[in-house]
Amino acid sequence: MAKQYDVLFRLLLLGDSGVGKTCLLCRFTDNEFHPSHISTIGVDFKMKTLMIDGVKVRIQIWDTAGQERYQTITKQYYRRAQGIFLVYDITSERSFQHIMKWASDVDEVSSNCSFEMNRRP
Ligand SMILES: Nc1nc2c(ncn2[C@@H]2O[C@H](COP(=O)(O)OP(=O)(O)OP(=O)(O)O)[C@@H](O)[C@H]2O)c(=O)[nH]1
Repeated sequence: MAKQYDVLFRLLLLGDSGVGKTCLLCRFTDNEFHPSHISTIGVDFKMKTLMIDGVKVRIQIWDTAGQERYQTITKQYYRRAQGIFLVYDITSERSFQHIMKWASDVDEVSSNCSFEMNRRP
């Protein structure tokens, strides 16, 4: 059986409830947009496989609930992620201000990025 992927990346979406995390993910993985807002419960995920420079890259994206009541669950996923997207709604200043809070929550549980030295400008 053909190998399903060469490399796996686990990424995470974080941000206030209703900023569009699930929509962003659906657009990326399935190129779809669903206008209704059905709040994510806990954590959900989707995957996409891309060919990049001849390498089969599987991207697993975890979509977290923005609602405060799920944060005990969602925080357990921060450490396992190799990259985190902090998402805000461009029409909501409040959701933008909260980005600092999301970032400090991530800092609390994560160690330094091991790819720091290899980052491209
Ligand atoms: N106008 C507009 N609306 C959007 C866009 N992206 C998402 N929405 C709307 O924003 C609402 C919330 O989107 P979701 O993707 O469910 O939000 P979420 O961040 O996943 O919310 P939680 O699961 O509660 O954390 C939905 O009603 C979407 O239709 C966008 O780019 N433009």
